[in-house]
Amino acid sequence: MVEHLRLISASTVAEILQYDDLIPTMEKALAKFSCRPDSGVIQPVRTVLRVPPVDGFLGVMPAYSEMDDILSTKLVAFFPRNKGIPSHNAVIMLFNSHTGIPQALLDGDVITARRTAAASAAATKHLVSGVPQQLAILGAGVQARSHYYALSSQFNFQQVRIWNHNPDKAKALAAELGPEVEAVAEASEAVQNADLIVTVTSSSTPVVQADWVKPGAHINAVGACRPDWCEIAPELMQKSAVYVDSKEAAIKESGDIIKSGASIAAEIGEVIAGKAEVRRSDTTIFVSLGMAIEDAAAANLVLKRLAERDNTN
Ligand SMILES: NC(=O)C1=CN([C@@H]2O[C@H](COP(=O)(O)OP(=O)(O)OC[C@H]3O[C@@H](n4cnc5c(N)ncnc54)[C@H](O)[C@@H]3O)[C@@H](O)[C@H]2O)C=CC1
Ligand SMILES: O=C(O)C1=NCCCC1
Repeated sequence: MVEHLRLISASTVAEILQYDDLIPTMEKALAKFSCRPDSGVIQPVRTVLRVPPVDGFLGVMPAYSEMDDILSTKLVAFFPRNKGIPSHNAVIMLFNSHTGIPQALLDGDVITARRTAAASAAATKHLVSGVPQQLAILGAGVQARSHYYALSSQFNFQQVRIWNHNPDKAKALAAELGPEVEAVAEASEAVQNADLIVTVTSSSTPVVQADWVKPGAHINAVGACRPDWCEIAPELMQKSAVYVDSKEAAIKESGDIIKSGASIAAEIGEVIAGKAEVRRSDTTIFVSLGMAIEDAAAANLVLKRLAERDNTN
């Protein structure tokens, strides 16, 4: 039954969803996910349907949070070969969790971009050693941009270096961002001396080699979400302290973990909830695959902030 389905556009989501609000929301969502079943969160590993003619995928990502009264599903199409249009296109449906009646259909592109970057920012807060001053971003797409803004909302970087396999895209993104941002020609140049590294490519071969990384740096490895994709050299995975969003998903979907056979120290939600220690002496890696509960919490935050705005007008 659809009687009052609210449609929420990308521009409304972009206006409402701010990192200072979203990052703590992601911290709570990640912690609750890792405290299941007591936290009342139910979230299976997503179903991913292959679309072979275009090397594309359709992901179906449902989540339920009993404590927060949120029932949602995201549908995300990721077509890495798209040119001139976004490679990721998504919608998120929120249902009334007591009746099952659809409540709102939200644009999922902005939520996917921002909640992923906010989850990385939350992970960085908990895993990074000291105050990061140099940021390296490998990749120059949607996630590269959102990670720059999310991380810059938490840390004051002196230098940001962007590398992309297509150098023109790195140059264009660097020109669009702040004065501290430069595009560099080699991935090694971006990574060397960086305190914080973000990988947001669609690569199926490593873009970060072990001997480039400053000991004790923190890496958010975000791009390798398929078992045959890969961004981090296996040797680096093996010698680092590896944290994930979901252990269950990581052993099924993460090319970086599957190809390297690296062991998982903990879920980031366990760290946030105080149930797991951080091995700070090592290089730390947060392997992000993206979770439905992040979309659910972000979409719910949009509705909550919109309701507050409606009430004050
Ligand atoms: N962990 C998570 O929650 C999420 C992960 N992702 C993944 O993050 C990655 C980036 O996503 P978006 O920025 O939205 O995509 P995008 O299509 O906007 O950007 C992809 C970037 O990777 C580069 N690239 C493409 N093929 C490459 C290759 N073979 N080697 C090196 N670089 C290559 C492109 O030039 C571009 O800079 C994708 O793999 C995507 O599936 C996306 C959404 C959420
Ligand atoms: O969590 C998501 O949303 C995605 N993760 C991996 C790639 C597609 C979108």
